[in-house]
Amino acid sequence: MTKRVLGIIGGSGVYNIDGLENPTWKKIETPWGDPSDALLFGTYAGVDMVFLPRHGRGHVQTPTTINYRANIDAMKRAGVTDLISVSACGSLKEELPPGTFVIVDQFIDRTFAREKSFFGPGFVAHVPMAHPVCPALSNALVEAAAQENIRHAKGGTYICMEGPQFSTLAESHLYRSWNCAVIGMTAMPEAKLAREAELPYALVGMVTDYDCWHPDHEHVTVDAVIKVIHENAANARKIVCAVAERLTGTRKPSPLGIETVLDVAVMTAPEKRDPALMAKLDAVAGRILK
Ligand SMILES: CSC[C@H]1O[C@H](OP(=O)(O)O)[C@H](O)[C@@H]1O
Ligand SMILES: Nc1ncnc2[nH]cnc12
Repeated sequence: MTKRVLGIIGGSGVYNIDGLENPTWKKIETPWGDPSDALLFGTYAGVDMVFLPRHGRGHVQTPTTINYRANIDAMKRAGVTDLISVSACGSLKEELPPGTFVIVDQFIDRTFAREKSFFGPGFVAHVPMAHPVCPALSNALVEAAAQENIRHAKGGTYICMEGPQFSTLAESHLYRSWNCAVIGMTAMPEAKLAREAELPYALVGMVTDYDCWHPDHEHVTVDAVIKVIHENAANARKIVCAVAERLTGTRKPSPLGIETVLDVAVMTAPEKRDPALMAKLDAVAGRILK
């Protein structure tokens, strides 16, 4: 049975995790370039944890320039078995006010300027994304939020825009008409790459604003987002700690078979595979390339 290593990717305002035992920042090299920052290794409640600030400490990378492939590869190389993403997002529904934690279960990807796959010419693979999050990890997040009395919503669609500008009013109304719950700029291609790397993934969106559609609320600004993030920092920390406490004990495989998704995904004939690309896939697809 694999030992659990819980990965956490923190978004805007979440550049560190306090309270880890034996915290150590380590730089990890990947064949895809540099991750956003070094990774923070430590343990909490007996669970091995690895943390990465998505934009880097000091918030250096934009949603577009984040090297999502390097970030996911580095997590995989660090031995992460389960990945939780923490992200600020705007609300597209009246009933999800700022301060709500949304445990997302679907995504719409509207990004267009990012590398979205580890695979390519010489190693073509198609992984299923119908159910993009791990139900077991998402349930752990829901239970953790309930235990900590944090206002939360189970499920909801996250629309990922390219940014870095916020949406126009017409776009915000359009996404509401699509029944999206929250909007952000960073969950994609992160969630897709996690699936390609056979990593169970779940996302908790911290609602910071009502984007720009709400007639009774100011349209979103960075100031407002940062203010709400600071107000919610304690809850973000509580949810991460409570989820780690729920994930002690023997790790069960994801109910969706995410850890073996590449068994039925690869198209390229063995004799046509590109050795250079396969070498780069040593961490992501190492299980099937051995
Ligand atoms: C500072 S608001 C825009 C910023 O926040 C959201 O997500 P994350 O927490 O991952 O940084 C959004 O996607 C933008 O990156
Ligand atoms: N309204 C919004 N749109 C996109 N990303 C966000 N992150 C936080 N609030 C956001």
